[in-house]
Amino acid sequence: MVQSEAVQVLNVSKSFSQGKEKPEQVLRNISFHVKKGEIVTLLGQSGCGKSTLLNIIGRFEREDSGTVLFGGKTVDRPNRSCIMMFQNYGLLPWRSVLGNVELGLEEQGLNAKTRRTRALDYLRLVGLEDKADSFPLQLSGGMQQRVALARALAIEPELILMDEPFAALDTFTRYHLQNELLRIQKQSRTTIILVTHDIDEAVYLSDRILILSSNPGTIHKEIGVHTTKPRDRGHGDFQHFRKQILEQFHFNGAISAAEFSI
Ligand SMILES: Nc1ncnc2c1ncn2[C@@H]1O[C@H](COP(=O)(O)OP(=O)(O)OP(=O)(O)O)[C@@H](O)[C@H]1O
Repeated sequence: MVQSEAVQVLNVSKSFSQGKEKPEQVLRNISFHVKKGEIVTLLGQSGCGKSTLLNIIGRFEREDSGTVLFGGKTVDRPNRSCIMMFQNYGLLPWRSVLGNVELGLEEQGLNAKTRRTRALDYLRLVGLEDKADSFPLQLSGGMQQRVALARALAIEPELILMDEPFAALDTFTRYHLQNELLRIQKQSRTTIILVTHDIDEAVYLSDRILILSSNPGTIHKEIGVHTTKPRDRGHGDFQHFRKQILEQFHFNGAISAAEFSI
């Protein structure tokens, strides 16, 4: 049987204890699946457990109960087929742009020429081939994020986990990178799980949106964004999905929509 599920999260629960206090349950019985090539977004209030869930999927954190399957199999440790991208880019300032993109390839046993060619290919894909010899601090925030994206893609992972990757960027750079991401993802068909509190970003990028409730985090609602990409932010369909999400948060009662980037 062909395994079309890239990731299955089955009944995952997680608690944290701080000092002598009673453990606090952060995630309760979270179950969902992500198909190969899908973009699925986790959307929810600050503190509802989105990053914890992403860390569990990336195997940086361990669930208390439940299972995470990749292509139907359990995985114990972080590995190259699943890459995490953070909002602070995680670039090494003392390495050139090319050196940063090559970083993830060094563990793969590729020779220097192959590494360089592949890194340059991915820099070209994100439009930064001409910055190969620059250093991260010589680039704008948007460019640094593109380098981080090139580095993640160069590893050719099956799954990219993105924790608010564009949150630190200004609106126009964010819109530009969202378009870049969609263009590249369409080519590479990489599966993406994205965490954001930006409703607009979620509707623009996602095939499906999972809205998490808080205390403890559970999946409150799944919304399939059934419109073609690229999407028009001014179109009625886009507004329809935005409204649907806002209604979920109002319905949820616990928070005001003003807490979200709308
Ligand atoms: N290692 C840890 N030890 C103790 N508590 C933790 C740990 N990691 C997360 N928490 C707690 O778990 C809860 C969920 O945190 P998490 O960062 O997953 O939420 P989030 O939805 O990603 O929030 P934000 O949107 O603000 O980034 C918070 O109350 C946080 O304090």
